[in-house]
Amino acid sequence: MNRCRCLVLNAALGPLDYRVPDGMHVEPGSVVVAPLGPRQVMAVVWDEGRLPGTEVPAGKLRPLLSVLPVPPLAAPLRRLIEWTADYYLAPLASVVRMALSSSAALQGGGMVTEYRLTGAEPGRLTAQRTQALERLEGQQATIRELAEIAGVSDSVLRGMVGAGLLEAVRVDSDRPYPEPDPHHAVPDLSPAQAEIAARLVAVVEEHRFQPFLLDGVTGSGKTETYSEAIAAAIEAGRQVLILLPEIALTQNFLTRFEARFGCPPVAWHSSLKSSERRRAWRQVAFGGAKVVVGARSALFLPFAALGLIIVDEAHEIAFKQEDGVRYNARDVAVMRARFEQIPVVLASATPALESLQMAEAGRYERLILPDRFGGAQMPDIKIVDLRTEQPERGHWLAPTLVRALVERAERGEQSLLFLNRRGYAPLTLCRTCGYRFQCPNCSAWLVEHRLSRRLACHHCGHEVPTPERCPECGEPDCLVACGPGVERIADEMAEILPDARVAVVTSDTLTSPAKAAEFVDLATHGGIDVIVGTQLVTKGFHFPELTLVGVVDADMGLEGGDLRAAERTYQQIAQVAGRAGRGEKPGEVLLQTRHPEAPVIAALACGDRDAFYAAETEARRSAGAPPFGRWAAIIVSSEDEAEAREAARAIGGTRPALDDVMILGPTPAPLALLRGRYRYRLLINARRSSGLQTILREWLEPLKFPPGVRVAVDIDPYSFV
Ligand SMILES: Nc1ncnc2c1ncn2[C@@H]1O[C@H](COP(=O)(O)OP(=O)(O)OP(=O)(O)O)[C@@H](O)[C@H]1O
Ligand SMILES: [Zn+2]
Repeated sequence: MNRCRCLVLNAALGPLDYRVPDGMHVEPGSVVVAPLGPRQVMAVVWDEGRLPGTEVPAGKLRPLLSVLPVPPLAAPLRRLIEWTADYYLAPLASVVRMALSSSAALQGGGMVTEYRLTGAEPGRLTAQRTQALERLEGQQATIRELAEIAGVSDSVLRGMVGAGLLEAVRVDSDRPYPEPDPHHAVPDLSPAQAEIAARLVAVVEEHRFQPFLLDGVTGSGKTETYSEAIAAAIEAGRQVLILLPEIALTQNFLTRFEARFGCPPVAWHSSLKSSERRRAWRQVAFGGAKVVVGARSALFLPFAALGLIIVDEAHEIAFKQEDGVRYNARDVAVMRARFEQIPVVLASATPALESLQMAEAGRYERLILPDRFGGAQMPDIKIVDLRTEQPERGHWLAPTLVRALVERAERGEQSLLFLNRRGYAPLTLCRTCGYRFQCPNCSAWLVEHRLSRRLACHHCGHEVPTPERCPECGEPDCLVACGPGVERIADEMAEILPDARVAVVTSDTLTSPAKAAEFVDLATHGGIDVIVGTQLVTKGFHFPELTLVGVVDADMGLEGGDLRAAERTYQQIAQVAGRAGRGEKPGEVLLQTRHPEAPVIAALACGDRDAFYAAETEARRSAGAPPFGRWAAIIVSSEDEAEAREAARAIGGTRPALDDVMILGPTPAPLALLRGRYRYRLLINARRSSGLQTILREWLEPLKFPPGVRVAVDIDPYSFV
């Protein structure tokens, strides 16, 4: 090859041709450095004939500068990148960038210098050094990373090196990870588990594409079951990717994995330090990382020999990426498995309707675990009708739920209260003048956080200290909290059971994998009596002493009219209910509701999942909603309201007229202002067969907008705000 076409990592540019200098070896997938004007850019050599471009005469081609010391991106990954860009209407460069997600890794391995505390007796200490000594306990990393962890400057740490408090250690950034041992602690599977495990193992050994829907009730041991397939892949010398929806769940998973396989898997998520990222990326690419557990971005890692993908809690909406390339990791996982010709397992106790439909249509093989492991019974779900039974004034827990909580405390058992709302109260207003605290950047109220004494926007992160006086009328002590958040429920718990140890569990409190591990440890070993949490505590956790789950507001998810509201409410409540009674003692679930007759609440109360899914399927079918029809959203935004409106109108004005496509809008988005940008939306509903992407491309590509306007396309949207 003496010339090649490259994908340059610049979304604004198309593919470019380069000359391959004598003596340089490249092949499709090679990661190279190429000249671009006066600059040097990273690029990936692509397969001939797959990318459009203009033929440049050989004499005019500029030569590539170098090849980076990493294996070329393999063909299945290149096909996945093309598919993702095409399906989600994203620039190829943006998708490639997700695969090349550690710039340090691309520069090669080699020795790096890290630092750690020496344990030497400190002399007189500055406040900053004291802080560093506290926070760096047990840490080893580069100076820059340590500075971030310690919250001090590089120079403070360099001073500490000089004073003998920190020492340098040379480490090989390419050192291999310990290898999981498939025979380390093999569990005795129940007959139902064993049958499914055997089926999965057989397909792993055949090494062919097959999607599975592992549909097992909460506590049925889905993890133990698919772990046999992981063991088989390791034995066959292949790598495994396990996707989890939330970093907070990772720690729990690592511990369980280690118990089964003798060492933890390699973790991949956004809070990795850059040196950890570099090592993980390279080991994945060179085959030294056998099992990777990660968030959705792990899907684009350059595995050397992938043999199996598991998507755990596959129904979770957290698998949908909501900015940049707006992909659904669950669906992309199935495509990766197809290109790699390997099996993929979607595991869930409450599968997405889309997944069930694929099983129905015979595209996915459905494997069912109908019972909990070890004879544990499914919990008893009861309704607390808030129309007939009211909480005390200014309180949120009805007498039945309060009694049940007290009973658990007397028996020394654990309870969980679920409310999907962070902070103390969703709205704060002034009693005197009625002033409401609103975010200056978003159409949203500020949420009071009493633990941190702040009012915060949950959309953009804007925060202000909670004021003493009303900013409008100046009256002191006049602010009232309206409605409950988890912190307020925790306060109510403290009134009911003053001695109980109450833990508030949300993304504000479980801020790191270490904090999550600490929580799991406490909750498992009798250190917490009542957990009050958001959706973060609904899934994955296994606390044997937990026997009561109280859903504070079962109706909350049904407000707002989102097309998946009923399904999501069903999933969330079934999942949180599934935390109860997983050990030897039976579990009870109390749902507080004002709409006991709503189909989803009724289905939950009588445990009739099939009836709920059947009704929901029919509703979707008649609405032409997924999986029977398709949706896409166009979101137009600008910092200038008139500019956003104009752009949306221009898009609306050039809408194609097609029989099988319905286009709604443009209208101001429900979140009309978000992070300082004014937003308009169009919603497209099309038949499955309509070639939606082509329609969108032909519609939008010719349009030109002012530079401040952003037009984002969301294929198969999950969010309608
Ligand atoms: N074959 C087995 N041998 C020993 N313990 C098992 C076995 N199968 C499951 N268990 C245990 O039963 C409990 C429930 O299993 P697990 O957490 O895998 O369920 P799950 O199906 O993933 O549930 P959920 O969907 O609620 O997360 C765990 O403590 C697990 O270790
Ligand atoms: Zn905001």
